[in-house]
Amino acid sequence: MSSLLKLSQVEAHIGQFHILHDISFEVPKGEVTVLLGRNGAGKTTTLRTIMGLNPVYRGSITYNGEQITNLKPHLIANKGIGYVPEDQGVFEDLTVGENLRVAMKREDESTTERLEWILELFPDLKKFWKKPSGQLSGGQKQMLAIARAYVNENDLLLIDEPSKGLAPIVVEKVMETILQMKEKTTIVLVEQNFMMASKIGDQFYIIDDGQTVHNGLMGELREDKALMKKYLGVS
Ligand SMILES: Nc1ncnc2c1ncn2[C@@H]1O[C@H](COP(=O)(O)OP(=O)(O)OP(=O)(O)O)[C@@H](O)[C@H]1O
Repeated sequence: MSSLLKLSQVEAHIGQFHILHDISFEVPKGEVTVLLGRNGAGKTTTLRTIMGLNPVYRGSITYNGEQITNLKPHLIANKGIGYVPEDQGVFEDLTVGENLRVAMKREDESTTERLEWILELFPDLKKFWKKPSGQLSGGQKQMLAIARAYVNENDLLLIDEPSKGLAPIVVEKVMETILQMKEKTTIVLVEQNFMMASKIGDQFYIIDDGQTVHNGLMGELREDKALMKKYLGVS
């Protein structure tokens, strides 16, 4: 299967700190690639670096075979990459409807179809359409953040820890949604909830201290207790 996204020996700094030392991975089209690793390993920085929110110091990032290294974030987004940040990035003063409208790059038939599809998955967003987003629950905000990225015709979604801070029942809902989105879009998922990661993911990469240190199929990782304990602290 061909790769949609490829990172080769990517290095990045935040201020004076060298955070990413050697990040290399490939994302096959139509699959979910999960980035795993302990707190502070560099997963969020990797996603931000792909989106151009953090400069690449060395190495390269290609998307659909085209160099996107150090392009401006809006140009990267316009190539069809959607980003759901860890802090969700919704505008709290805007209503649910306004948040979705602002996110839309176009208001054409395909966008409307995608909006209807996602509103069926998340009926709460329809119900609270006119409510300021700041008044939504954590789970509803996460759903809004995912809907904002999904509403545009993106070929790739980068989703950062969608289960963070959510009750188990809400995690189930978010997981079901991502499973349905998987039928339509390629996904890179950062996820600390191993149950969720292993249900959704096809392949995984482990990031440790700013380096990709291990990769394989999700099914293999479930069987490898020693690896999980070493890099993820899961036994
Ligand atoms: N603005 C910043 N200034 C300095 N260091 C930072 C900054 N943001 C992140 N870091 C450091 O970069 C490293 C990687 O952080 P990052 O958020 O990418 O890790 P992560 O794997 O996503 O972890 P988590 O699961 O805790 O979010 C950490 O050591 C963190 O302290």
